[in-house]
Amino acid sequence: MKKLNEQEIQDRMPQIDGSWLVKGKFLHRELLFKDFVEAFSFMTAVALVAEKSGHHPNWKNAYNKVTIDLTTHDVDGISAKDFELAKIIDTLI
Ligand SMILES: C[C@H](O)[C@H](O)[C@H]1CNC2=NC(N)=NC(=O)C2=N1
Repeated sequence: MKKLNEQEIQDRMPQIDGSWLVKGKFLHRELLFKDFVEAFSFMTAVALVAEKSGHHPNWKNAYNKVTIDLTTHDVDGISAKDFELAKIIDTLI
């Protein structure tokens, strides 16, 4: 898996929801749900996809808020795998 450079990252940003931001080596998004059950149901759906694909999010949850940071440890930066996971996450909200 190749680490994407700035240009390659910017070229791919239109493929994912506008609320994703590039924050250093992370694709970052903050989500608000109705309550904890909605937030955790979303996280469960993402977890199953992540485990299947072998690519996992860094994230935290506080009640109805989920903060996600996608990065590829193997390349210490953003790769195509992070965009793939971001696209799937966009479909699970
Ligand atoms: C062996 C296994 O496939 C790797 O350690 C995977 C697991 N999940 C991973 N998740 C993320 N986000 N980045 C990785 O580099 C990564 N590597």
